[in-house]
Amino acid sequence: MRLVIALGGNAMTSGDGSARPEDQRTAIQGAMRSVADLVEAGHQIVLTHGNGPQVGNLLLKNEIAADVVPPVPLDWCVAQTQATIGRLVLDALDEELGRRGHPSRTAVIVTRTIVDRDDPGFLVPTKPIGRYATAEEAAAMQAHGQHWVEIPHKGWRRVVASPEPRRIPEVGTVRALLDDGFVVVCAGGGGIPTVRQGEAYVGIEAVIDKDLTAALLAEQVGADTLVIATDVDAAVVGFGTPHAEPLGAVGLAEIRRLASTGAFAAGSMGPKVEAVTRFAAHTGRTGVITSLPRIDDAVAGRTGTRVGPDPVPTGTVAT
Ligand SMILES: Nc1ncnc2c1ncn2[C@@H]1O[C@H](COP(=O)(O)OP(=O)(O)O)[C@@H](O)[C@H]1O
Ligand SMILES: NC(=O)OP(=O)(O)O
Repeated sequence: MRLVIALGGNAMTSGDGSARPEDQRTAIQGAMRSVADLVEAGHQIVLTHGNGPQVGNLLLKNEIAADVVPPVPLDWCVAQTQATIGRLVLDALDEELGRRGHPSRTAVIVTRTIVDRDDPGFLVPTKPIGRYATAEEAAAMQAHGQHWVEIPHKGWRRVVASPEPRRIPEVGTVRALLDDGFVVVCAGGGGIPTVRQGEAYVGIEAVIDKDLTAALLAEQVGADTLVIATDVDAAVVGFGTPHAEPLGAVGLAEIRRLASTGAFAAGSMGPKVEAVTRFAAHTGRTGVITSLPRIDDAVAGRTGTRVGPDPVPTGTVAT
């Protein structure tokens, strides 16, 4: 099977979102054990990943050091996270496959994502990035013109513009590498936000939602399944309440109905549900939301929230 697997940025850090290098390495090593199982089973794999905590940290460092070294714009920071996270994935997958005596052919590529310059996402910042802060810290930053939102039970987080992903110019390269037997790591952090100006490719300051880019990528590479891997085993109805129910197999009509009731939070589970819904609607195939260590079980249909075209696919449970 051809699989696109999206690894969550928060799930690749620690619970506090601080993105310490050792936490990222450990989380990615854990995820690559599942990915290595899939490689050994003969699947063709495209990996993509989030960068919310990491890109927020880079942006903050740029701002703090602006008087000393020239700051770079946010799209440059996104490009930098593709390299650092891609490198950790490369190391971890090579090591894991090497331990198993399996050849590792992994390619990490820098990719852009084309967006519309007049996307409404530039008007209202919605994409949470960086560390969590207290209400007092957030208020101080808001006074400097930044946008911050409160994430229930976790604290305050900075938000930036997040336009819709429209096209991934490097998708032909991704397909060629896949056909040649490579595991491809691409579209990290949703891709480098880019607009076209005539023949020119021009970076634009934003962070694209990696789940929505993963759906586009999965569609464009002809994936059989889209896997959104995060830090929970499934999307939950009644999340955070005593009546919480993990969702298993669900059809398009039902998932859209649940989404319209606000069951899935904006900026976290909302875009994941939207991504698997788009993939299922556009391709007639299945998208699944699951946790990093359970990716192989989810691909086998044994766990996760599986969204497929109506009628509802059968034979799966959420956890
Ligand atoms: N309805 C829901 N079901 C499950 N998780 C939810 C729901 N609503 C919000 N969440 C939150 O979404 C988080 C996953 O989203 P996010 O942190 O953005 O993931 P990632 O960084 O891994 O892409 C979970 O840790 C959980 O706290
Ligand atoms: N770019 C992006 O969506 O990153 P996260 O998944 O880390 O939020």
